[in-house]
Amino acid sequence: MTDILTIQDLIFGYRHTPVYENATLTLDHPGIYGLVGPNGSGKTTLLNLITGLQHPQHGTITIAGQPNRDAVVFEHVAYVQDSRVLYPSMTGLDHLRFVAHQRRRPAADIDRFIQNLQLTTFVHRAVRTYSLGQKQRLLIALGLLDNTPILLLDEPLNGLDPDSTMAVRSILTALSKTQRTVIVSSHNLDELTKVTTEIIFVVDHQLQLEHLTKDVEARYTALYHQQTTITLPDEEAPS
Ligand SMILES: Nc1ncnc2c1ncn2[C@@H]1O[C@H](COP(=O)(O)OP(=O)(O)OP(=O)(O)O)[C@@H](O)[C@H]1O
Repeated sequence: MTDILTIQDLIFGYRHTPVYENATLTLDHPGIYGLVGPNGSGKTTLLNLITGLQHPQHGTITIAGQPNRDAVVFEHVAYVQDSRVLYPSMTGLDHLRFVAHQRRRPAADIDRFIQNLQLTTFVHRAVRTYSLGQKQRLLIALGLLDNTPILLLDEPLNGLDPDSTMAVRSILTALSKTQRTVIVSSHNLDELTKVTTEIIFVVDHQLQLEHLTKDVEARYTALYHQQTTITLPDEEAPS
């Protein structure tokens, strides 16, 4: 069977910052995959590389057996980035209608996602008036409306209140029962473990896929040696 995503010998870095050094990853079955790593480890860069928004200095990325430089690949992948991709003067509904038109989705799907992601109270307003969480909910709805076999979500839980977090959780749980593949980057380990046991860690410029049935937090600490002691100024010894 053709692998869903294959990354081979990926090398990528910014001018003074190496990000990936001969990284390799294979996803061979559909499902939800958490993408985890400390700030600045390269999660957004990876999603940009997969979708061809950035290009590796070396190595290959294939999606459903096709090199990701081939435009046809984007019929397979939807990418939910941060809210900078939204148009401030357009309403949420304008965005949803645009994507539905592009992807030939029925109008009923728009209504479904407006309900599921609780967009009703603001969907008719211009995006520039939205709060962070409202933009985030619209972005997720747009990604789902794409209805592609692969969905990439970059920190979708950012700024979401408990109700919206639960809504996203139930959507991811529903997606996990389909043949779709979702890569979701998040720092919310607790929430990730509610929807998946498959975690891609970004460690030492490499990608490491692990099947974790318990305690992702302990694994995170073991991988990244997170031990931070902060001394506040008024706790410092008087000089
Ligand atoms: N345009 C850029 N120019 C130079 N360096 C960059 C650029 N974009 C990202 N970087 C650097 O590349 C590294 C990886 O960044 P990236 O945004 O992929 O990390 P991340 O894991 O998504 O971080 P976070 O968890 O904070 O969102 C970081 O060290 C970052 O400072």
